[in-house]
Amino acid sequence: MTDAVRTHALLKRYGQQIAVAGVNLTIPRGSFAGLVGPNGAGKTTTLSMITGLLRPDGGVAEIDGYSVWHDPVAVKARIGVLPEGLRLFERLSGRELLIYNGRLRGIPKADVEQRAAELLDVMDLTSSADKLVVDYSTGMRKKIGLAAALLHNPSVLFLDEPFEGVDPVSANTLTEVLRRYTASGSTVVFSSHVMDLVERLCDWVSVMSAGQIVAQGPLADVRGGRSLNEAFLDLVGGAPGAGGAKLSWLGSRPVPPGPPQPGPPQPGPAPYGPPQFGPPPPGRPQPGPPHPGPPQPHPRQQGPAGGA
Ligand SMILES: Nc1ncnc2c1ncn2[C@@H]1O[C@H](COP(=O)(O)OP(=O)(O)OP(=O)(O)O)[C@@H](O)[C@H]1O
Repeated sequence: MTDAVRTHALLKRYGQQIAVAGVNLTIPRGSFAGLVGPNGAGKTTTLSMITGLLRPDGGVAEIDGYSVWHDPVAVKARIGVLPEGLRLFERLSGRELLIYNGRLRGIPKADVEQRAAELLDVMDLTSSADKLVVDYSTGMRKKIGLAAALLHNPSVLFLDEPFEGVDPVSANTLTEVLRRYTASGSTVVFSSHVMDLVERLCDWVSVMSAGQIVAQGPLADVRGGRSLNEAFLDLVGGAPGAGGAKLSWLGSRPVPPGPPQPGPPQPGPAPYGPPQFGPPPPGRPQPGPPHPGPPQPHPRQQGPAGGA
């Protein structure tokens, strides 16, 4: 059976920098696949090339056996995409957005309306269906974006950081929708930094580092008896504790001596008082300088206070 996604030697350069350095990605059909990697590993660039949003400098990408760059119409009919930095038609309501997307996909009006209503219901957006998308919260935007990506029932769904900025309740809704989707034989590919989430959801994992795939396969094989987080740190070279080794100054500030203590009041003009213009007129009772009282010990010179 053909894989849902297959790339060979996929390459992307930005000037001198090689962002994606010959990626061979394989994702079997029906997988719930996680694409993980540290910041800047090349995940978004790879997903953008596979979904036809960015032209590769080399290599091939295929969806269900169709070449992304030679057969774009066949590919676009088969994929749904929730990209990073999702841009939506802000001045449409959620319902209008779904109907517009469905009509662009050539789905008959009655079917689109029915699917849109069902998706709004499943995403818990029915009460906001007629609100403008510009007024949606981050989580609502993710949900309407996912609904739009699912509307034409694609066979492969690509999601870039779908759970970012989404509250646990909405994340649970998204998870249920995606599980139902893969249970019917469709494929989800999503990128994430959250290893717990990938471990919980995915049955297939591809690990990217510095523009290359450094491990890929069934979750259990990639984990190799460790947690996915440990496996990830081993694979991408993140030594535990390395992040603090060079920051010896951080948090090591000496205990400040505390605010200066006012000494006994001194006779004479108050330092910030009104300016004094010579002696006051005679005959008027003058307040004497306040009695300084016995000298007070400085708090720090008092007896032991139970600590340094
Ligand atoms: N348009 C661009 N112009 C120049 N460099 C870019 C561009 N897009 C990405 N890059 C570089 O390519 C590399 C890979 O970036 P990419 O966004 O694909 O990584 P990522 O794995 O998705 O990172 P993150 O997890 O932080 O989102 C990075 O070094 C990035 O700076």
